Amino acid sequence: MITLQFLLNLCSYFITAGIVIFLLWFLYATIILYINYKKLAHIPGHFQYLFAPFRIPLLAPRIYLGNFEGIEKAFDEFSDGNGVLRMSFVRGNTVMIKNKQMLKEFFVTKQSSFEKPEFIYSMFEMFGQNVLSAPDVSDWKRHHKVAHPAFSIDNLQYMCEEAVECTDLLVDRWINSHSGKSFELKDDEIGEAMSTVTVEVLGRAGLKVSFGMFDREDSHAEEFKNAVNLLVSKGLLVQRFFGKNPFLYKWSQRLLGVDKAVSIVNRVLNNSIVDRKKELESDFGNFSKKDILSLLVKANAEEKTLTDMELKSNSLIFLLAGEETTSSSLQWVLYELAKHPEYQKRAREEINSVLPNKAKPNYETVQALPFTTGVILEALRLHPPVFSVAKQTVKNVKLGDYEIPKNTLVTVFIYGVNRSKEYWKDPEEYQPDRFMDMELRNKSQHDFTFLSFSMGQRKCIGFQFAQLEACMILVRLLQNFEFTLLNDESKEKVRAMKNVTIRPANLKLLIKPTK
Ligand code: HEM
Repeated sequence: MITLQFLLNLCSYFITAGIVIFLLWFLYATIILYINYKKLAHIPGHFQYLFAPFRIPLLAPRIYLGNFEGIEKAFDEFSDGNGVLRMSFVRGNTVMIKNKQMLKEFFVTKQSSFEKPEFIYSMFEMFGQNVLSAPDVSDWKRHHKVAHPAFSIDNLQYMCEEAVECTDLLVDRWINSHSGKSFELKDDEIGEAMSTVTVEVLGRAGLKVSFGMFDREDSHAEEFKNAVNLLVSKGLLVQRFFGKNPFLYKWSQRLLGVDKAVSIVNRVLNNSIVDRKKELESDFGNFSKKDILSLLVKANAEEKTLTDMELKSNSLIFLLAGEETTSSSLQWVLYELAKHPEYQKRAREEINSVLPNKAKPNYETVQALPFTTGVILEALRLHPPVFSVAKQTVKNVKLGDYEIPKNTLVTVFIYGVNRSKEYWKDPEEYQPDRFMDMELRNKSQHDFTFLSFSMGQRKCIGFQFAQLEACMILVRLLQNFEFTLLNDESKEKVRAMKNVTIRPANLKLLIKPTK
C-alpha cells in the first residue's frame, strides 16, 4: 500500500533530483558563458543565462533582457559608451552595434566579412531560397537580378493607383458601416484595418490578384488573408525551430494549422505564376502588366535565373515582408497624428492645398507633400517595425577598434540608432519637421543614422514601395477622417508590442468623417 511516508520520500527525491539537475546545468552554463566571454572579453558587455519571458527583480538582466527597450538599457549600463555591446549567451556571443563607423564597415566597406545566418533566415524559406534569405553575395545576386526590375517606376506608379483604390474601399466601408457618423476603433481593429489594406495592395500590385479583401461575401479573400497572417505569426516560428526536423516540422505545422495556410498560399501563388507565364508567352512584346510578379516572370523568362520554386518563394517573401511592416508603420503614423493634433492639421492642410476637393493622389503628388512625407519618415524613425538585423562573421574581422572572431553574430540595433542622442536632437520626440530639412532627409538615407529599412547592399528592396504606399493610404485617410487619441496615456499607455514586427498595442482611436 502507498503510504504518506512513501509519497513524501518520492517528493523529496524529485526535489533533490531537480536541484541537482539545476546545479549541473548552472555549472555547465557558467563554464560555457565564461568560454564565450573569454573569446570577446575585450568588448564591454554582459552575460545572460536564460531567456525568461518576464522581468524578475534582481535576476534581470541575467535571465531576462526584455526586448528593444531592455537592450537599450543594457547599452546604457554595460557598454562603454562607444555604441558597441557584447552579449554572451550559452549559445554564443552577439555583438550589438550602433556606432556609425562600425555600421559603415558592417554595411559597406567590410560587408564581405558577413553573411546572413542560416539559423535565422531559413525561417523565410517555406518555398525555398529567396532574395531576403539568400546568405551570401553570389546567391543573393541571382535573386536580386530578377527581383530588382519588379520595383521599377512602372510598378511604383501602378502600386500608387491601386493603393488609392484599396484605401477608398476602406473609407467606404468605414463610412457605410457607421452611417457617416464618428466611431471608435481599438487595438486589433486598427491593425486589422491596416493589414486588410496592405494585403489587398500587395495582392494587386504584387500579384495582379484582387483578394477581394473588402468584399464581405468573399470567403476566399478572408481565407487568404488569414493564411498570410498565420504564416507571419506562427509559420515563421515553426519553420525556424522545427524546419530541420521533418517529423517535428510536419506535426507542429499540423497542430498549429500552418500546413493548411501553406497550401492555400501555395495554390494562389501557383495559379498566379501560371497565369503570368501564359500572358507573357502570348504577348511578350506588349507585356503591360506592372505588378511585381509579372515583372519577376518577365525578368526571369530569358535566362531562367530562378527556378519556379524560387519565383514562388520570392513572391511569398514580398507578401510577408511587405504586409506586416507597412501595416505596423501606418498604425504608428495614426497613433502619432492622433497624439499630436497640430501635426495632423498641418498634414491635412498641406494635402488639401495640393489636392483640393479630395482629389486623388498619385506617384507624382508625393513630391509636393514634404510635411506628410516627414510625418511618415518620423514615425518610421521613432518606431522602426524591424528593430534589428543580424549577420554572422565568415572570417575574423576588425570593426572599429574591436577584433571580432569568425562565426560571431553581429546585430545592428536599428531601434537604438534611430533614437540615438548622438545623431538626433531630442531623439525621443516625434518631430516630423526634422525631415522638412531636405539636406538632413537625404543625408539620413546614407549616413547610417536612419536604419528602418537597413542599409548597404541588403537594404530593403521595397523601401520606396513602402513609403509611397504609406503616403497614398495616409493621404486618402486624412482627406476623409480626423483621428483622435482616446487613450489617457497616464493610465493606459500605448505600448510597443513585439510580434514579427513592432506595432502599437492598446491603441484606441476616435475616427470622425471630415466634411
Ligand atoms: C515600412 C515598411 C518596411 C520596412 C520597415 C522594411 C524593413 C526592412 C528591413 C529592415 C530589411 C532588412 C532585413 C534583413 O536584412 O534582415 C528589409 C529587407 C527586405 N524587404 Fe523590407 N521593409 C518594408 C517594406 C517592404 C515591402 C513593401 C517589401 C516588398 C513588397 C519589402 C521587401 C523586402 C525584401 C525582399 C527584403 C530583402 C532585401 C535583400 O536582402 O536584398 N519590404 N526590409
